[in-house]
Amino acid sequence: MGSIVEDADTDTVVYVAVGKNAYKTQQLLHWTVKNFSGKEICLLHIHQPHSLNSFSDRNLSGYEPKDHATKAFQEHGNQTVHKLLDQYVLTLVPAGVRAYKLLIEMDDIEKGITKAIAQHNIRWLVMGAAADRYNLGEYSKHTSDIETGPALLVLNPNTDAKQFENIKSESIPVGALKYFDSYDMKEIKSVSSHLSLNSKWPFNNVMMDRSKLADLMFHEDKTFESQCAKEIRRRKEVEEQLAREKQEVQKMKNQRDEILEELQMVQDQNSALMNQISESQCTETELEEKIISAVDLLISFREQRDRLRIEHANAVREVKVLRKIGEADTSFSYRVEFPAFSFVEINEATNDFDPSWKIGEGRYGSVYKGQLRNMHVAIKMLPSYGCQSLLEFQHQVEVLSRVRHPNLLTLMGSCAESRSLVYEYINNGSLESHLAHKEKNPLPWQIRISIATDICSALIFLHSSEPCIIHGNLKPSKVLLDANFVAKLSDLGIPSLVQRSLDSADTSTICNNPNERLAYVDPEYFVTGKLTPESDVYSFGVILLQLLTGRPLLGLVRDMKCALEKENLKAVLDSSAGEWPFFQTEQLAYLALRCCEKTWLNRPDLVSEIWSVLEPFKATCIDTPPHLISKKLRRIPSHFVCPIVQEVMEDPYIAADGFTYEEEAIRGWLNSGHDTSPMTNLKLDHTDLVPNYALHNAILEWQQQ
Ligand SMILES: Nc1ncnc2c1ncn2[C@@H]1O[C@H](COP(=O)(O)OP(=O)(O)OP(=O)(O)O)[C@@H](O)[C@H]1O
Repeated sequence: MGSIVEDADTDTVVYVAVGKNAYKTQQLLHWTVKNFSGKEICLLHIHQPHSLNSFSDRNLSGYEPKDHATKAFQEHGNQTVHKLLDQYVLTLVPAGVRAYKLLIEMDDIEKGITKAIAQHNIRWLVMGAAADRYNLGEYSKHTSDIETGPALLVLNPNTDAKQFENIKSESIPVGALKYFDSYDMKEIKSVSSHLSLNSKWPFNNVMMDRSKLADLMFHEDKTFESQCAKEIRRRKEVEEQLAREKQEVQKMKNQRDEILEELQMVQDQNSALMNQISESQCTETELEEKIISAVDLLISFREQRDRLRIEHANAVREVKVLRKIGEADTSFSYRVEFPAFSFVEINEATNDFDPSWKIGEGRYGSVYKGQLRNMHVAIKMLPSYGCQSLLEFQHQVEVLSRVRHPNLLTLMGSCAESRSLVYEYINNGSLESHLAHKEKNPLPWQIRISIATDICSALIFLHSSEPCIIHGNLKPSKVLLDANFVAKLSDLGIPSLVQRSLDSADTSTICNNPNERLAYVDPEYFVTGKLTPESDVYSFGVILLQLLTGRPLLGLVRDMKCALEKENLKAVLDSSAGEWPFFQTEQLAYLALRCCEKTWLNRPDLVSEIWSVLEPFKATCIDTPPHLISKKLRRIPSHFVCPIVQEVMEDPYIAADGFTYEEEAIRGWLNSGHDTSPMTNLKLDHTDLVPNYALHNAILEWQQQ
């Protein structure tokens, strides 16, 4: 509590130490006003803030006050003291005295007074009759016997003696008070009687009876106590309320924590579900891809199956035909079923053997392209000087015409007169021209594998025929490629149509490069003079090496062996074919080397060893996405191609022979007087045509890829 007299002039201020006893205080003030007229009065009160002992003293049911209760109590005490001091100040107003309050908080009253004296430089201090109870240090040395009357402590050693005397003589009733000079602290006069205030004092009429006052004080104490108890009760209630609310808050916090935990769990579950969803989406995509590839595979299997069915049907028919032929007169059947062309027709077809229509020349004659009976044909003119008799020729040709396979060049007819053979025209060059890069685009590895498979398929067919047919002159120039890069072996059986003497004597004269031709010939043939199925395997091995490497024949086998030994196959592979699948290519390279073994016994079997490697290899080529193969080089499924015009069919129709043809082409064939199958040359049961919708749809689908 701060002082309100700090700026006051210490000489004009009289300090009056007041307690809580109103009665005593009134007496003291009354005295002071009377004896210090004209001076200002400062009410000094030492407030004991920690007098909580009074609580326990008052026996408040063992209540242990808490901090806030203590504070409240102190606050209340402070307010009460201020109120009391204010009342004291008010009692001085009628007397026209200017009064102040000085409240000092101190547990010890003596120390409080001493502190006030020192801090405020107090010169005049009036204390009650009990002043001597307090040990004011030096100030109280001579006050021990003062019992009843007010005491004036003159504390300033510089107090004017005259002024002091004036006060003493004029204002202070003799015998009522005791004076102290703080300078010499000498007792001036002892107070022997109990203070009885002068009846002339104006305060007398407001003074109460002592007992009344005591009652009043007691009552006030009681009120204070009940207020305290009330306050404590209220506090207790508030605390209980607070505790309840605290519990409620705690409960809500717990609930919130539970909800948060649940939320976390839900979030975890959510993220786990999201993971599951993305995983299942991945799986779904994978499965979709698998389904697509399975469907593709199924389509290719169906295509294969269809092709095989056709082949099977062909084979069955051929067997029947051959049986019939075997039973019937050969010359008769030839005349009936195998087209024979006149020399005039051949002449017309080749535009009088126009040199610009000549497409090649080999040991066994020249080859012209031509247009015969609305068909594109290649006509091979055999050397007349080396040929057999007419009958022999006709018989041989007829036998050859029965040998049909999708990978064998179809013999469409002959002209016995001019000893010429009429073949289907293959418009995409030979394997030789492709490997020599005479064509625009290098063959991709997928096409090369397909070509190898085609050759192998044709050889298996020939070798398994009854009797076994040996090609005997297999080399890249004999492998013709149609528009769909389907390989067709040409020149089957030609040597048998030409005199043997010529065959063995020709090499240096007709062949451009005899060494190259010999590179494909089985080494055992030079020893035994005999061609065997393994001779074809040898030639096939050399072609295989050329397909893999695209290298010249010279040192080909040696280079491949070396590369495989050094595990550096890539160095010899033809990189223009694209990225070869390593494992299968390596397998094939080993196989090719085995085919090229000098001893036929060491060569692999066509079916069990070569086909079993090539066939699955080819399947992977089919799996290769079409967009990875240049459109120009894309393999067209062979059954999409019309056997007559060799183009993808737009309106496929099934004829009585079971084969499907382009409608326009087959109608043209039938309308030009034919009643035989263009494929088998057998007589057709009828000439009705049925649209092949399934194939039509398959072609459309394939074209949209
Ligand atoms: N049906 C055909 N369609 C298109 N071109 C063909 C056909 N038959 C042969 N040829 C072409 O004629 C060329 C000559 O073929 P041919 O079979 O007469 O001789 P070769 O194979 O080059 O050599 P050789 O017969 O002396 O071993 C072939 O390289 C080929 O380009």
